Amino acid sequence: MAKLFRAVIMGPPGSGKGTISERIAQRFGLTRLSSGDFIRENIAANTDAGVLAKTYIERGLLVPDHVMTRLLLPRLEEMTRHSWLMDGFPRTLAQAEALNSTCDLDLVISLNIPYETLKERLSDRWIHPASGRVYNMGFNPPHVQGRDDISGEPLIQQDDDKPEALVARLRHYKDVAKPIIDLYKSKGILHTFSGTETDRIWPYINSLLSTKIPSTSQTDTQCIPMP
Ligand SMILES: Nc1ncnc2c1ncn2[C@@H]1O[C@H](COP(=O)(O)OP(=O)(O)OP(=O)(O)O)[C@@H](O)[C@H]1O
Ligand SMILES: Nc1nc2c(ncn2[C@@H]2O[C@H](COP(=O)(O)OP(=O)(O)O)[C@@H](O)[C@H]2O)c(=O)[nH]1
Repeated sequence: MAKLFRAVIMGPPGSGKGTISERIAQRFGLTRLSSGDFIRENIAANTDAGVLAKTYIERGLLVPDHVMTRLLLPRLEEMTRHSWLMDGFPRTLAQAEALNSTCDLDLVISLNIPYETLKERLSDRWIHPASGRVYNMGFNPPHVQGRDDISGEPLIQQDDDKPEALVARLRHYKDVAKPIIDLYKSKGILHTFSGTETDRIWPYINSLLSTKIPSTSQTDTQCIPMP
């Protein structure tokens, strides 16, 4: 019976988590899970957790741990037969511990990208708010300027992608990510990639995953339901 593969991708805002997760999902056939997308789906569906999460996001805050775990862990329990890659969770040590008690992670990718690069990328990042699809006017522009490729709806720039908000976001990321990174380092599953260009980092991630991901893997149970 093939073993399943579970991985997490971490990095500061703009480090390329979304871009790289999309490539990994396509290349290795993993299901891509994104906490941001999952929250947006819950907001759109008006679930209790979605309504609650929205009140935090609107104030530019992280959604509290108990709301996040209530949203995400049941979703992971549905994924017992799939290999997956998670982007955006865990974002606090409490979330990492909750994930730990639900799942055995195989690998954690941490992206280490210089501040100047993050600043440039985010000042050029445009998103389609309803879906979370991300564009960059230089790196991956939309087919039609200012419009989402799939829906044709307008793209927006998020206030917290502006340089003045970025310093605080990065400081916050460093503070909360450090204990999570230390935890994964101590478990021996952390792999850190540094650089200024996704296209130069990608071959290293690709070759690491080629050695780690079983060819196909659909029937095993690694996630156990929370008590
Ligand atoms: N694991 C999490 N814990 C708490 N809040 C979260 C979590 N994941 C997402 N959120 C909330 O949802 C919002 C949107 O998340 P998403 O990951 O799509 O975008 P983001 O914060 O702009 O990330 P990035 O800039 O790194 O791509 C976050 O700003 C935060 O308020
Ligand atoms: N110029 C440039 N932009 C990139 C590169 N990699 C990703 N981007 C863009 O930078 C922005 C941030 O990337 P994203 O994947 O959203 O990062 P995340 O915030 O970590 O999920 C997006 O607009 C991407 O299109 C790169 O190598 N060069």
